Amino acid sequence: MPALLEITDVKRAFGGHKAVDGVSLSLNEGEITCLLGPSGCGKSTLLRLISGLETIEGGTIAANGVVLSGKGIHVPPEKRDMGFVFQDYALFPHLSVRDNIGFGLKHLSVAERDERINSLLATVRLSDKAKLYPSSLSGGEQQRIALARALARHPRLILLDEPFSGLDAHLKSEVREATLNILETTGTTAIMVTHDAEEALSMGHALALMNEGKIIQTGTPEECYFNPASLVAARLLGETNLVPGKHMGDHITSGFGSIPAKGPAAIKLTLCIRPEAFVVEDAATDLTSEVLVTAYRYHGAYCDLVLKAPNGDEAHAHVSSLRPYTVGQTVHVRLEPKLVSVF
Ligand SMILES: Nc1ncnc2c1ncn2[C@@H]1O[C@H](COP(=O)(O)OP(=O)(O)OP(=O)(O)O)[C@@H](O)[C@H]1O
Repeated sequence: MPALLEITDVKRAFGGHKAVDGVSLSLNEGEITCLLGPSGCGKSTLLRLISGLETIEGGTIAANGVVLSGKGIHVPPEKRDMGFVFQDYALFPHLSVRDNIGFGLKHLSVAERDERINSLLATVRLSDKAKLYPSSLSGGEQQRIALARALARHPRLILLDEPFSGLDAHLKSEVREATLNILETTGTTAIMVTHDAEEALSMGHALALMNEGKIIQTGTPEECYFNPASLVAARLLGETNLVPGKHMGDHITSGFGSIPAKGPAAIKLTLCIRPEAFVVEDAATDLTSEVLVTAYRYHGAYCDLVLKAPNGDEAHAHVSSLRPYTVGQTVHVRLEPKLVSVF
Protein backbone atom coordinates (compact mmCIF):
# COMPACT_ATOMS: atom_id res chain seq x y z
CA MET A 1 0.00 0.00 0.00
CA PRO A 2 1.44 3.43 -0.90
CA ALA A 3 2.37 5.83 1.92
CA LEU A 4 0.04 8.82 2.05
CA LEU A 5 2.02 10.70 4.66
CA GLU A 6 5.76 10.48 5.07
CA ILE A 7 7.27 11.84 8.29
CA THR A 8 11.06 11.98 8.19
CA ASP A 9 13.34 12.75 11.13
CA VAL A 10 10.95 15.33 12.57
CA LYS A 11 12.04 17.27 15.64
CA ARG A 12 10.38 19.68 18.03
CA ALA A 13 11.56 20.87 21.45
CA PHE A 14 9.98 23.09 24.12
CA GLY A 15 12.45 25.01 26.29
CA GLY A 16 15.22 22.46 25.68
CA HIS A 17 12.91 19.44 26.24
CA LYS A 18 12.85 17.26 23.12
CA ALA A 19 9.12 16.53 22.85
CA VAL A 20 9.50 14.94 19.39
CA ASP A 21 13.01 13.69 18.84
CA GLY A 22 13.76 12.57 15.29
CA VAL A 23 10.52 10.77 14.44
CA SER A 24 10.17 8.95 11.12
CA LEU A 25 6.86 7.29 10.28
CA SER A 26 4.83 6.41 7.18
CA LEU A 27 1.03 6.41 7.16
CA ASN A 28 -0.38 4.07 4.54
CA GLU A 29 -3.37 4.97 2.40
CA GLY A 30 -6.65 3.62 3.81
CA GLU A 31 -5.08 2.45 7.06
CA ILE A 32 -5.66 3.46 10.68
CA THR A 33 -2.35 3.93 12.46
CA CYS A 34 -2.53 4.01 16.26
CA LEU A 35 0.12 6.04 17.99
CA LEU A 36 0.51 4.49 21.44
CA GLY A 37 2.70 5.79 24.24
CA PRO A 38 2.73 6.89 27.88
CA SER A 39 1.61 10.31 29.03
CA GLY A 40 4.00 13.07 28.02
CA CYS A 41 5.90 11.02 25.41
CA GLY A 42 5.08 13.47 22.61
CA LYS A 43 2.03 11.91 20.90
CA SER A 44 -0.14 15.02 20.81
CA THR A 45 2.82 17.15 19.76
CA LEU A 46 3.47 14.82 16.83
CA LEU A 47 -0.21 15.05 15.85
CA ARG A 48 -0.07 18.84 16.06
CA LEU A 49 3.05 18.88 13.89
CA ILE A 50 1.26 16.74 11.28
CA SER A 51 -1.76 19.06 11.40
CA GLY A 52 0.37 22.18 11.02
CA LEU A 53 -0.90 23.65 14.31
CA GLU A 54 2.72 23.43 15.47
CA THR A 55 5.89 24.10 13.47
CA ILE A 56 8.71 21.58 13.13
CA GLU A 57 12.33 22.33 13.98
CA GLY A 58 13.92 19.68 11.79
CA GLY A 59 13.00 17.00 9.24
CA THR A 60 10.07 16.95 6.80
CA ILE A 61 6.40 16.01 6.64
CA ALA A 62 5.12 15.26 3.14
CA ALA A 63 1.71 14.15 1.87
CA ASN A 64 1.55 12.33 -1.47
CA GLY A 65 5.08 13.53 -2.15
CA VAL A 66 4.34 17.21 -1.48
CA VAL A 67 6.23 18.76 1.46
CA LEU A 68 3.85 20.32 4.03
CA SER A 69 6.47 21.01 6.73
CA GLY A 70 10.15 21.36 5.93
CA LYS A 71 13.01 23.80 5.78
CA GLY A 72 11.39 27.18 5.05
CA ILE A 73 8.02 25.48 4.30
CA HIS A 74 4.94 25.50 6.52
CA VAL A 75 1.59 24.86 4.85
CA PRO A 76 -1.08 26.25 7.22
CA PRO A 77 -3.51 23.76 8.87
CA GLU A 78 -6.52 24.80 6.76
CA LYS A 79 -4.61 24.05 3.54
CA ARG A 80 -3.45 20.58 4.61
CA ASP A 81 -6.68 18.79 3.71
CA MET A 82 -6.91 17.05 7.08
CA GLY A 83 -9.81 16.52 9.51
CA PHE A 84 -9.52 16.58 13.30
CA VAL A 85 -11.33 14.86 16.12
CA PHE A 86 -10.24 16.16 19.50
CA GLN A 87 -10.54 14.63 22.97
CA ASP A 88 -13.38 17.01 23.96
CA TYR A 89 -14.96 16.89 20.42
CA ALA A 90 -14.87 20.74 20.25
CA LEU A 91 -18.42 20.94 18.84
CA PHE A 92 -20.09 24.33 18.45
CA PRO A 93 -22.72 24.41 21.26
CA HIS A 94 -24.85 27.07 19.52
CA LEU A 95 -25.15 25.07 16.28
CA SER A 96 -27.44 22.11 15.64
CA VAL A 97 -26.03 18.69 14.74
CA ARG A 98 -26.73 19.45 11.06
CA ASP A 99 -24.95 22.81 11.19
CA ASN A 100 -22.00 21.42 13.13
CA ILE A 101 -21.45 18.82 10.41
CA GLY A 102 -21.96 21.36 7.62
CA PHE A 103 -19.73 24.02 9.16
CA GLY A 104 -16.83 23.49 6.75
CA LEU A 105 -19.06 23.08 3.68
CA LYS A 106 -19.97 26.71 3.04
CA HIS A 107 -18.24 26.58 -0.35
CA LEU A 108 -20.92 24.18 -1.62
CA SER A 109 -24.35 25.10 -3.00
CA VAL A 110 -27.25 24.65 -0.58
CA ALA A 111 -28.41 21.51 -2.40
CA GLU A 112 -24.92 19.96 -2.46
CA ARG A 113 -24.40 20.87 1.17
CA ASP A 114 -27.71 19.29 2.23
CA GLU A 115 -26.94 16.13 0.30
CA ARG A 116 -23.49 15.80 1.88
CA ILE A 117 -24.83 16.45 5.41
CA ASN A 118 -27.65 13.92 4.93
CA SER A 119 -25.21 11.30 3.73
CA LEU A 120 -22.89 11.91 6.71
CA LEU A 121 -25.82 11.84 9.15
CA ALA A 122 -26.77 8.44 7.73
CA THR A 123 -23.16 7.19 7.96
CA VAL A 124 -22.93 8.08 11.65
CA ARG A 125 -26.55 6.98 12.27
CA LEU A 126 -27.77 10.34 13.57
CA SER A 127 -30.33 11.30 10.90
CA ASP A 128 -33.08 11.50 13.54
CA LYS A 129 -30.99 13.89 15.69
CA ALA A 130 -30.14 16.41 12.97
CA LYS A 131 -32.07 19.30 14.50
CA LEU A 132 -30.87 18.81 18.09
CA TYR A 133 -28.05 20.68 19.81
CA PRO A 134 -24.90 18.93 21.11
CA SER A 135 -25.81 19.47 24.77
CA SER A 136 -28.86 17.21 24.42
CA LEU A 137 -26.84 14.29 23.03
CA SER A 138 -24.87 11.52 24.72
CA GLY A 139 -21.07 11.43 24.73
CA GLY A 140 -21.05 8.72 22.09
CA GLU A 141 -23.40 10.70 19.83
CA GLN A 142 -21.27 13.83 20.24
CA GLN A 143 -18.22 11.82 19.28
CA ARG A 144 -19.99 10.65 16.08
CA ILE A 145 -20.89 14.26 15.17
CA ALA A 146 -17.25 15.24 15.62
CA LEU A 147 -16.28 12.38 13.33
CA ALA A 148 -18.88 13.35 10.72
CA ARG A 149 -17.68 16.97 10.82
CA ALA A 150 -14.07 15.82 10.37
CA LEU A 151 -15.09 13.65 7.39
CA ALA A 152 -17.27 16.32 5.75
CA ARG A 153 -14.70 17.70 3.30
CA HIS A 154 -13.38 14.26 2.30
CA PRO A 155 -9.98 14.97 3.88
CA ARG A 156 -7.04 12.87 2.84
CA LEU A 157 -6.21 12.21 6.49
CA ILE A 158 -8.14 12.22 9.79
CA LEU A 159 -6.26 13.01 12.99
CA LEU A 160 -7.85 11.67 16.19
CA ASP A 161 -6.45 12.71 19.58
CA GLU A 162 -7.68 10.35 22.33
CA PRO A 163 -11.18 10.40 20.77
CA PHE A 164 -12.77 8.01 23.27
CA SER A 165 -11.24 9.15 26.54
CA GLY A 166 -14.36 11.10 27.56
CA LEU A 167 -16.67 8.08 27.24
CA ASP A 168 -17.89 5.69 29.93
CA ALA A 169 -16.28 2.27 29.83
CA HIS A 170 -19.50 0.54 28.68
CA LEU A 171 -20.03 3.01 25.82
CA LYS A 172 -16.39 3.01 24.75
CA SER A 173 -16.27 -0.33 22.97
CA GLU A 174 -19.51 0.41 21.10
CA VAL A 175 -18.30 3.84 19.90
CA ARG A 176 -14.87 2.43 19.00
CA GLU A 177 -16.54 -0.22 16.87
CA ALA A 178 -18.79 2.36 15.17
CA THR A 179 -15.81 4.65 14.47
CA LEU A 180 -13.76 1.81 13.05
CA ASN A 181 -16.68 0.85 10.84
CA ILE A 182 -17.11 4.40 9.53
CA LEU A 183 -13.39 4.89 8.86
CA GLU A 184 -13.13 1.51 7.12
CA THR A 185 -16.27 1.87 4.99
CA THR A 186 -15.24 5.37 3.88
CA GLY A 187 -11.67 4.13 3.21
CA THR A 188 -10.29 6.96 5.31
CA THR A 189 -6.62 7.16 6.27
CA ALA A 190 -6.31 8.04 9.94
CA ILE A 191 -3.83 8.44 12.75
CA MET A 192 -5.18 8.02 16.26
CA VAL A 193 -3.40 8.95 19.47
CA THR A 194 -4.09 6.76 22.49
CA HIS A 195 -2.43 5.58 25.68
CA ASP A 196 -4.76 2.58 25.88
CA ALA A 197 -3.03 -0.59 24.64
CA GLU A 198 -6.26 -2.51 24.11
CA GLU A 199 -7.67 0.34 22.04
CA ALA A 200 -4.55 0.53 19.88
CA LEU A 201 -4.40 -3.25 19.38
CA SER A 202 -8.08 -3.55 18.48
CA MET A 203 -8.40 -0.49 16.25
CA GLY A 204 -5.08 -0.07 14.46
CA HIS A 205 -4.19 -1.65 11.13
CA ALA A 206 -0.72 -0.40 12.04
CA LEU A 207 0.84 0.55 15.37
CA ALA A 208 3.52 3.11 16.14
CA LEU A 209 4.86 2.81 19.68
CA MET A 210 6.30 6.02 21.08
CA ASN A 211 8.43 6.70 24.15
CA GLU A 212 10.38 9.80 25.22
CA GLY A 213 9.89 11.58 21.90
CA LYS A 214 10.97 8.63 19.75
CA ILE A 215 9.17 5.91 17.78
CA ILE A 216 10.45 2.67 19.34
CA GLN A 217 8.56 0.17 17.14
CA THR A 218 6.17 0.05 14.19
CA GLY A 219 4.27 -2.91 12.78
CA THR A 220 0.91 -4.63 12.76
CA PRO A 221 -0.75 -5.12 16.18
CA GLU A 222 0.11 -8.84 16.05
CA GLU A 223 3.77 -8.21 15.16
CA CYS A 224 4.17 -5.72 18.00
CA TYR A 225 2.30 -7.84 20.56
CA PHE A 226 4.04 -11.13 19.83
CA ASN A 227 7.48 -9.67 19.02
CA PRO A 228 7.99 -6.49 21.05
CA ALA A 229 11.29 -4.83 20.12
CA SER A 230 12.20 -4.01 23.72
CA LEU A 231 10.99 -4.31 27.29
CA VAL A 232 9.56 -0.79 27.02
CA ALA A 233 7.59 -1.79 23.91
CA ALA A 234 6.38 -4.99 25.60
CA ARG A 235 5.15 -3.06 28.63
CA LEU A 236 3.37 -0.46 26.51
CA LEU A 237 1.26 -3.21 24.95
CA GLY A 238 -0.09 -4.71 28.15
CA GLU A 239 0.61 -6.35 31.47
CA THR A 240 3.80 -8.40 31.59
CA ASN A 241 5.76 -10.44 34.13
CA LEU A 242 9.53 -10.02 34.05
CA VAL A 243 11.20 -13.22 35.14
CA PRO A 244 14.85 -14.36 34.88
CA GLY A 245 15.56 -17.23 32.49
CA LYS A 246 18.53 -19.49 31.67
CA HIS A 247 19.69 -21.08 28.42
CA MET A 248 19.88 -24.86 28.87
CA GLY A 249 20.74 -26.52 25.54
CA ASP A 250 17.90 -25.91 23.13
CA HIS A 251 15.56 -24.58 25.85
CA ILE A 252 15.23 -21.59 28.11
CA THR A 253 14.21 -22.54 31.63
CA SER A 254 12.45 -20.41 34.22
CA GLY A 255 10.65 -20.85 37.49
CA PHE A 256 7.44 -21.22 35.47
CA GLY A 257 8.53 -23.86 32.99
CA SER A 258 10.61 -24.11 29.82
CA ILE A 259 10.21 -22.82 26.28
CA PRO A 260 12.23 -23.58 23.15
CA ALA A 261 15.27 -21.28 22.95
CA LYS A 262 14.73 -18.00 21.11
CA GLY A 263 17.59 -15.85 19.81
CA PRO A 264 21.30 -16.27 20.55
CA ALA A 265 22.47 -17.97 23.73
CA ALA A 266 23.11 -15.55 26.58
CA ILE A 267 24.09 -15.99 30.20
CA LYS A 268 21.49 -13.66 31.66
CA LEU A 269 18.04 -13.50 30.12
CA THR A 270 14.84 -11.74 31.05
CA LEU A 271 11.60 -13.42 30.06
CA CYS A 272 8.73 -11.09 29.44
CA ILE A 273 5.68 -13.29 30.08
CA ARG A 274 2.13 -12.16 29.30
CA PRO A 275 -0.39 -13.18 32.00
CA GLU A 276 -2.29 -15.26 29.47
CA ALA A 277 0.90 -17.25 28.61
CA PHE A 278 0.36 -19.57 31.61
CA VAL A 279 -1.28 -22.92 30.85
CA VAL A 280 -2.35 -25.13 33.77
CA GLU A 281 -1.69 -28.82 33.04
CA ASP A 282 -3.17 -31.88 34.80
CA ALA A 283 0.23 -33.47 35.35
CA ALA A 284 3.93 -32.60 35.29
CA THR A 285 5.82 -32.74 31.95
CA ASP A 286 9.33 -31.72 30.80
CA LEU A 287 8.00 -28.23 30.17
CA THR A 288 6.01 -27.61 33.36
CA SER A 289 6.88 -26.27 36.79
CA GLU A 290 4.99 -26.97 40.02
CA VAL A 291 4.03 -23.60 41.47
CA LEU A 292 2.08 -22.33 44.47
CA VAL A 293 -1.12 -20.28 44.13
CA THR A 294 -0.62 -17.38 46.59
CA ALA A 295 -3.58 -15.23 45.54
CA TYR A 296 -6.72 -15.81 43.53
CA ARG A 297 -9.31 -13.47 42.06
CA TYR A 298 -12.29 -14.51 39.96
CA HIS A 299 -13.07 -12.22 36.98
CA GLY A 300 -15.82 -14.18 35.23
CA ALA A 301 -14.12 -14.73 31.89
CA TYR A 302 -10.80 -15.61 33.55
CA CYS A 303 -9.08 -16.05 36.92
CA ASP A 304 -6.22 -13.84 38.03
CA LEU A 305 -3.72 -15.96 39.96
CA VAL A 306 -0.53 -14.92 41.69
CA LEU A 307 1.88 -17.82 41.29
CA LYS A 308 5.05 -18.45 43.24
CA ALA A 309 7.73 -20.56 41.58
CA PRO A 310 10.00 -22.98 43.51
CA ASN A 311 12.86 -20.46 43.13
CA GLY A 312 10.73 -17.70 44.72
CA ASP A 313 9.85 -15.82 41.48
CA GLU A 314 6.30 -14.49 41.37
CA ALA A 315 4.00 -13.84 38.41
CA HIS A 316 0.44 -12.87 37.58
CA ALA A 317 -1.41 -15.39 35.45
CA HIS A 318 -4.75 -15.15 33.70
CA VAL A 319 -6.15 -18.64 33.34
CA SER A 320 -9.50 -20.16 32.42
CA SER A 321 -12.12 -19.73 35.13
CA LEU A 322 -13.63 -23.17 34.44
CA ARG A 323 -11.25 -24.86 36.88
CA PRO A 324 -11.56 -24.02 40.62
CA TYR A 325 -8.50 -22.64 42.45
CA THR A 326 -7.72 -22.06 46.11
CA VAL A 327 -4.93 -20.14 47.77
CA GLY A 328 -2.27 -22.55 49.00
CA GLN A 329 -2.74 -25.24 46.34
CA THR A 330 0.02 -26.17 43.90
CA VAL A 331 -0.51 -26.43 40.12
CA HIS A 332 1.56 -27.57 37.15
CA VAL A 333 2.03 -24.69 34.73
CA ARG A 334 3.79 -24.35 31.41
CA LEU A 335 4.32 -21.29 29.23
CA GLU A 336 2.87 -20.68 25.77
CA PRO A 337 6.08 -19.73 23.87
CA LYS A 338 4.30 -17.29 21.53
CA LEU A 339 3.35 -15.14 24.51
CA VAL A 340 6.86 -15.03 25.96
CA SER A 341 9.50 -12.58 24.71
CA VAL A 342 13.15 -13.00 25.59
CA PHE A 343 15.49 -10.06 26.20
N1 LIG B 1 3.24 24.16 23.99
C1 LIG B 1 4.06 23.55 24.83
N2 LIG B 1 4.91 24.25 25.61
C2 LIG B 1 5.76 23.63 26.46
N3 LIG B 1 5.85 22.30 26.59
C3 LIG B 1 5.04 21.55 25.85
C4 LIG B 1 4.10 22.11 24.93
N4 LIG B 1 3.42 21.11 24.32
C5 LIG B 1 3.92 19.96 24.83
N5 LIG B 1 4.88 20.22 25.74
C6 LIG B 1 5.65 19.20 26.50
O1 LIG B 1 6.12 18.24 25.58
C7 LIG B 1 6.00 16.91 26.11
C8 LIG B 1 5.12 16.06 25.24
O2 LIG B 1 3.77 16.52 25.37
P1 LIG B 1 2.56 15.86 24.58
O3 LIG B 1 1.32 16.59 24.94
O4 LIG B 1 2.90 15.78 23.14
O5 LIG B 1 2.55 14.38 25.20
P2 LIG B 1 1.45 13.25 25.05
O6 LIG B 1 2.21 11.99 24.77
O7 LIG B 1 0.42 13.63 24.08
O8 LIG B 1 0.87 13.20 26.52
P3 LIG B 1 -0.66 12.90 27.02
O9 LIG B 1 -0.93 11.45 26.68
O10 LIG B 1 -0.55 13.11 28.49
O11 LIG B 1 -1.55 13.84 26.32
C9 LIG B 1 5.49 17.09 27.53
O12 LIG B 1 6.58 17.09 28.42
C10 LIG B 1 4.80 18.44 27.49
O13 LIG B 1 4.82 19.04 28.76
